[in-house]
This record gives sequence, C-alpha cells and structure tokens, in this order.
Amino acid sequence: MHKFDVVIIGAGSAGLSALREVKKHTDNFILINEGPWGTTCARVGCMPSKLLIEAANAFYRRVSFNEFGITGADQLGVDHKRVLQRVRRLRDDFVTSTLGATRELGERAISGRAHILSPHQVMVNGEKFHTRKIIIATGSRPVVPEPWQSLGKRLFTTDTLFEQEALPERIAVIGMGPVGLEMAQALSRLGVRVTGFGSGRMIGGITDPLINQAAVTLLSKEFSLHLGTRADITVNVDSDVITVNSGDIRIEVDSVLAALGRRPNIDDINLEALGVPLDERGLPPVNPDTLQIADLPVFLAGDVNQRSPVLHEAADDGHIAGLNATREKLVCFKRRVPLTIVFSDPNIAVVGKSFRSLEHEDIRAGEVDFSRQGRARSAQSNRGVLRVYAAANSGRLLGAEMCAPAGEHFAHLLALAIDQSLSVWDLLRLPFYHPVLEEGLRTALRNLASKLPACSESDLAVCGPFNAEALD
Ligand SMILES: Cc1cc2nc3c(=O)[nH]c(=O)nc-3n(C[C@H](O)[C@H](O)[C@H](O)COP(=O)(O)OP(=O)(O)OC[C@H]3O[C@@H](n4cnc5c(N)ncnc54)[C@H](O)[C@@H]3O)c2cc1C
Ligand SMILES: NC(=O)c1ccc[n+]([C@@H]2O[C@H](COP(=O)([O-])OP(=O)(O)OC[C@H]3O[C@@H](n4cnc5c(N)ncnc54)[C@H](O)[C@@H]3O)[C@@H](O)[C@H]2O)c1
Repeated sequence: MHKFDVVIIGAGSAGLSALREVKKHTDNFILINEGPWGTTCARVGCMPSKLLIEAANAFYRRVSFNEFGITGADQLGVDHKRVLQRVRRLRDDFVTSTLGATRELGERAISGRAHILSPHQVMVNGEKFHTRKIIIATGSRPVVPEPWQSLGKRLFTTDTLFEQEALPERIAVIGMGPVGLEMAQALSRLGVRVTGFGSGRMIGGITDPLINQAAVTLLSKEFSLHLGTRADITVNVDSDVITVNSGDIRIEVDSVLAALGRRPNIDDINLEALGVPLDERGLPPVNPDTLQIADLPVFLAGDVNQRSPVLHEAADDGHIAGLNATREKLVCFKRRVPLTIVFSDPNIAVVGKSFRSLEHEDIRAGEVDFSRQGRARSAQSNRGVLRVYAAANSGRLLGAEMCAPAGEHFAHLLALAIDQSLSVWDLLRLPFYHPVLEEGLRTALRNLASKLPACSESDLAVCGPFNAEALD
C-alpha cells in the first residue's frame, strides 16, 4: 500500500504556500483541489475587487476637477463593459501566474472534492489515498440564503460580479463588511445607484465608534446606507420586481449583491472522521501557532480556520502547516501584528489591537481629523479620522483604527511600530517631512502624548501648538 507523506486539500493561497514548503522536503505528496484552480484571491477576491475599485476611483476623481480649475468633467463617461473587460483581462493575468505554482505537478495535482476518512486517509473521485499528514486548506465561500437563489442571474456574489458584461442600474448591496463596503462604493462611483444594508451599526470591520461614525458619514454621502436591521428580499410573482426590506425601508432594485459574510468550506469534507470535538461552527480545535488540529497529524490552514481571513495570514498559515507537516517536531510560530485594510476611500484599517479588544485595558487614545490636514487639503482628500491607542502607564503603542486618506500606508507604518514595541515618544522622535500626510499621524501621536505622563525623553511633543502644521 502506497502511503503519501502529505496530502494537501485545497489549492488556494494557503494550500499553495503549504505546497512550497512540502516540496522542499518530499516529492511524495498530492494536492487535491475542487473547482477552478488559480486561488480565490486572484480569481474572485483581492485582485478583481481592487481592479474594479481602481477603475471606479479613476472615474470619481472628476468630482474634484472643478475645484482644481479643470473644466469639462461633466463630459466624461464610463463604459461599464470595458471596465469589466479590463478587470477580467488583468485578473486572468494574475490567475495565470498562480497557476504556474501547480503546472509542473502532473498526476500529483488532482481535481476533485476531497473527503476525509480518517487522520491518515483521504478519498477523492472514489479513490482512497493513505497519508502520514493532511493539510486542510479549503477556504471559504459567500453565504447566500437559500430563498435568495430564486433571483437567479439577478443575484450576485463576488464569485459572479466580475463575470458580468454590464452593470445594473440599481443594486442593493447587502452586508457592510469589507466585501460589501468595497463593492458598494466602487459600484456607486461607476454610476450604479447603490443602496447598502448592514444588520449591525458598525461597518467594514471597524470597532471604534468614533472611526465608524466618520466612515458612515463619509460613505453615506456617496450612496444610501441603512444600518442596524437585517435586510431581506422579496420578489413579486406577477411583476418580477425585487424588493429589499429592512426595518421600515422598502426599495426596489434590479439586482442584489449578497455580501453577508463567508462560510468555511467544511460541509462535505467530513471533519467528524478526525474524531475530535467540533465547535458550533463545525470547526475542530486548532493551535494558531502550529496550525495542528488537536494532537493529530492534520493541519487546518487559511480562511477555513476562520482565524484571520485575509491573504497574508492565509499564506502564513499555509507556510506554517507545510513546514510542520514535514517535520517530526512541531515548530511554534509567533504570528504577525494583526492588520486589516478595507480599500474604500478613505481607506479603513484596523492595526494591532482593535479598540474593542482594548475595552478592559488602561489605555489612552490620540486622534487626528484630516479635514484640516494641509497635504490632504491640497489634494482634496481631506476626509476622515485616525485614532492611535497606547498603554496609559508606558505609552507603548498598542493599536490604531482609521478611516483616513492613505490609510493603507499609515496602517503598515503603525504595524511596524507595534511590532517593534515602540512607544508614542519613540515614534515622535522620528523625522516627519513637510508637507506630508504623515504629519496628520504626528498630530494624533502628539494628541496621545499630551494625555500620557510627561516623558523626559520626549522630542518637542511638550511644546504648545502653533496651529501651523509645518511648525507643530
Ligand atoms: C471579494 C474579496 C476580496 C478580498 N480582498 C482581500 C484583500 O484585499 N486583501 C486581503 O488580504 N484579503 C482579501 N480577501 C480575502 C482573501 O482572498 C482570502 O483570505 C484568501 O484568498 C484565502 O485563501 P485560502 O487559501 O484560505 O482559500 P482559497 O483561495 O479559497 O482556496 C481554497 C481552495 O480549496 C478548494 N476546496 C474547497 N473544498 C474542497 C474540498 N473538499 N476538496 C478539495 N478542494 C476543496 C476551493 O475550491 C479552493 O480552490 C478577499 C476576499 C474576497 C472574497
Ligand atoms: N480588503 C480586505 O482585506 C478584504 C476585502 C474583502 C474581504 N476580506 C476578508 O473577507 C472576509 C469576509 O468579508 P465579508 O464582508 O464578506 O464578511 P463579514 O462577515 O465581514 O461582513 C458581512 C456583514 O454582513 C452583515 N449581514 C449578514 N446578513 C445580513 C442581512 N441579512 N442584512 C444586512 N446585513 C447582513 C453582517 O452583519 C456583517 O457585518 C473578511 O473577514 C475579510 O477578512 C478582506
């Protein structure tokens, strides 16, 4: 009986990172993938969504042309068909490069749905495979309530949105998490009449009420936003009209984008065969530092484990699982500083510890409102708020949340600072060029420093403000 060293289930970003590690140690493996190869990120996730956003933002820039003294903005139009063609053309290119990772595998790459029979046995296409280790990296898929399927082609998820030839006139985007927000704003900027619905009051993964307020205020200037009640859909049997109902709101739309969240792909994989208790989501206990399930020779990596469903964490998961699946002794990895970015405009980001997770800790917060920030004003991007949180006793930076211009860059800078255990004063000692958006971050840091016990090592943070950015 042939026994493989490792069976990897799922050829997404986590599965492919695992493959890279496994291949360093053995050729005696198989990779099983159900459905299209090429990863969720490249095919239907991060990349096509960002391509749509870039087109939408390019068209939206015309809104500020008049202020800059540029005329003719009202003559500009957008060709949805060509926008979507470009999305697919570049997307296909990204997919092709991920396919390169599996091209040479030959018979070791198997298309089919894997079914686990035991911690050492996997079945696919009716064939049983024996293995020393299993890596489960089956990802997640959009949640779609069964009754909504009756909308047929008028119901989109991000699995189908980018395949369209045209965009509808009116769309309801239901769910205001990262996916819903990004797509609602992009579609609205492309001229689709968008109504967004969120069952909670917080949007885009924000947990700080002040940041959420800023984001809701800014985004609802661009499209209607209804928060705080679940939305449902009815279709009139006679007229075939779609109505979205949410509390007292009733609106008619041509299409619906379901952005209700994502569910781990574990339904038919038979995790019960592992013989460990499963939680209410149907997931087994997993050590986040080794990715091992309980004490089994089985690892759970990427979105399927629901720990942090973003690309760089999925890739890290795969790397850790691949490494541990090919060693006798498990290695524990320190995980990265948490970082999530929503590519709305302004960007929404949560870095380090979220405001909510610091609820019971003694912290101080500093903030900046970008409406008066010099460089942002010069670019007509002076919208949003950024808040930084530090330990009250030491001034050590713990986290930040923002809905701010260039938030994606601030978030990386702050992640670096948090990873290095820097204090507010350490950051204030660094140079800030003039005039840059980072001066806004400095304002938030100074605001935070003013709420902390004075520090003798401080730079000029203790000086009173001039109210002139270049001098402050
Ligand atoms: C619209 C959208 C935008 C996003 N944007 C971003 C972003 O900007 N930045 C970011 O960091 N993250 C983003 N993400 C999240 C990111 O795409 C995911 O975190 C990442 O793709 C997860 O990778 P994975 O390997 O876990 O899963 P996947 O890439 O989904 O791979 C899982 C694979 O397993 C296969 N499979 C499932 N069940 C079985 C089975 N039983 N047998 C065999 N194979 C199976 C699946 O078909 C799939 O091919 C976005 C996601 C979406 C949906
Ligand atoms: N830029 C990025 O990094 C990025 C972009 C997209 C997705 N992602 C990842 O993908 C994951 C999934 O994102 P998502 O936005 O699909 O899911 P999510 O779970 O974050 O958000 C879904 C939202 O839909 C709401 N909802 C559910 N049912 C509803 C209903 N009937 N009516 C109104 N609202 C309803 C939920 O309350 C929730 O807020 C995220 O956790 C994120 O990690 C990341």
